[in-house]
Amino acid sequence: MDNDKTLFSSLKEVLDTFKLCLSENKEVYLEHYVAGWRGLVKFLNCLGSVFGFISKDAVNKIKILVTHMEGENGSQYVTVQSMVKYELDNELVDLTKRGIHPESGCRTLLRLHRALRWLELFLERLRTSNEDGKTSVMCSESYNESLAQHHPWMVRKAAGMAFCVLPGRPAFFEVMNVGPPEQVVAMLGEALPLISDVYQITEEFYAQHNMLDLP
Ligand SMILES: CCCCCCCC/C=C\CCCCCCCC(=O)N[C@@H](COP(=O)(O)O)[C@H](O)/C=C/CCCCCCCCCCCCC
Repeated sequence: MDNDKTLFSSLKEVLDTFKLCLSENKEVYLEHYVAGWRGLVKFLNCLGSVFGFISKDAVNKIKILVTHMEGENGSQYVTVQSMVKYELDNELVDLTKRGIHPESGCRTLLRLHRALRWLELFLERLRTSNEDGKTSVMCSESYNESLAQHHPWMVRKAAGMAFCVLPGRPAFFEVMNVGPPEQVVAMLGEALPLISDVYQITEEFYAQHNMLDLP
């Protein structure tokens, strides 16, 4: 990711990546999931250096997943489902407290998965907002309803401060580079059900394996 010098083009292209995430039998492809997050991080970087600590954490997690995907057992890391099965069968996941597998694919993906819920809530608020809507408020409400519940006080505080510098809705839409506001709203309406599907399928799979609280 540090070597990824390609520039952010349009949020539509990024969100379209999530369309490719689901296989016919509703498995979640890691390659496209990771590509979606890469694009989102590029977008985040356009919003200013104040988001650097968030972007850095996301990049680290993407790198961990890519290392697994490109490693000698890469064939086990094609979908979320195959990764979970492989890591559980081979006892490669710390299930109750952090131990010898601090960088398992399962715990790393869980962090991004929780962030995907934040994204879903934020995009829905953005979609239904009016032109005076404050992105900082939408962002922090979505964060409080999702990710914040998993973050310590210091992280919540730093995130809250960063949200304050988010641009207003019109400038935010400009950075998204999708077109006029009606087009942005339509694009969000198309992207949201796909993101929601990816989130729900992952959530149910993690729940079935009692993995929603991995340390
Ligand atoms: C049209 C709207 C498009 C919005 C596009 C948003 C782009 C966002 C891009 C990336 C989001 C970052 C994802 C953050 C992953 C966070 C994972 C996490 O929870 N990490 C914490 C726990 O990790 P471990 O210690 O257990 O390994 C870690 O402590 C986190 C540190 C950084 C703070 C994370 C704050 C997350 C706030 C998410 C909102 C991003 C603000 C975007 C503003 C538009």
